[in-house]
Amino acid sequence: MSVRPIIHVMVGALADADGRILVTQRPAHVHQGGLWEFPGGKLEPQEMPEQGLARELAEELGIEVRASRPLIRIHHDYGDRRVLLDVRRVIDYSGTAHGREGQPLAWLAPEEMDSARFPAADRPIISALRLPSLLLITGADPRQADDFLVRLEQSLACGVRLVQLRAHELSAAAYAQLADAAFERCERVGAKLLLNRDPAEVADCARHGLHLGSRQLMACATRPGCATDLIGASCHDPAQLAHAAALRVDYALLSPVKVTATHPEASPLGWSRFAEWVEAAQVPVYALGGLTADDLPEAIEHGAQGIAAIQGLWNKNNCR
Ligand SMILES: Nc1nc2c([nH]c(=O)n2[C@H]2C[C@H](O)[C@@H](COP(=O)(O)OP(=O)(O)OP(=O)(O)O)O2)c(=O)[nH]1
Repeated sequence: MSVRPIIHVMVGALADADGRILVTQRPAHVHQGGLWEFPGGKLEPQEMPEQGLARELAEELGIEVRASRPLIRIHHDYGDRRVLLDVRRVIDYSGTAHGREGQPLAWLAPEEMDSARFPAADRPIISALRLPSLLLITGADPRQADDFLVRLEQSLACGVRLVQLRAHELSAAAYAQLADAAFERCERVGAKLLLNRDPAEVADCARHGLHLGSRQLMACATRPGCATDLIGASCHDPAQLAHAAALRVDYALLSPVKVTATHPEASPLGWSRFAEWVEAAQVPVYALGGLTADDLPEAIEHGAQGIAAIQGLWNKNNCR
């Protein structure tokens, strides 16, 4: 059997002032016809990715892209063809986007996007658009609840909008109590709280989702939690990343990228192995391990959704 070539497709995520993203409808007669998609098209031979994106968006939307940055790259096999969707966030452009090929356009908040109305390969793109670039994992000391909640409020004031409540040292009852208080702090500013605990123990806790440890992840045969839960999982190798994607979790953490104070014995991946594993993953991946918000540009260049950190984000001195 001949190996089908991978079709490299450049895809643009273009936001309006309210953060809504431009989507267009594919003509009925083409591959994945009738579905909604993010604008873009095939990279031409000899073309650089950013150049290809700019050409496609000029042809389809009549805009001039001035700057973009990587969002996510998705390899997908449709059976009849293999594609690489190379998705970039457009960060600067001129002109007014309009359907130059007569295609219907709509601006949708990422939360409004129904993945069933997009090609199958687009599901992780929608997840990536819904997620921020910083993920805080809470640090010490959850046994001192008042100080802990002040720390949390400081991190939220610094702009953190996704929080994983990690407090393995607490009893189930103390964890539930802290989770309720943390949820209330997060709700106030529109941040999301994920509970890192056995799902059965936190069934009655208010939350926006769950975070699974790598062992919990590998023990799951289906996506846990309820339909509205945002689900994330800790991963340390390609097999775990593949399982996370198969369960259709919303994000994965991949660690340790660098040496960390919390896991000094673990050998770090470094950015090039991180990038190689992320390239094969069909899920947004946060880089974790010895990182701070200053590492964000490097993480994004290596394919990350963003960075996750305890020390790097759990300290008001790191506010920027
Ligand atoms: N632009 C775009 N293509 C997508 C998305 N999701 C997805 O699976 N694809 C697939 C569908 C197609 O197989 C391929 C894009 O090819 P295309 O035919 O639209 O490319 P093109 O604009 O260069 O068109 P043409 O040269 O074939 O006329 O990528 C998406 O969100 N946006």
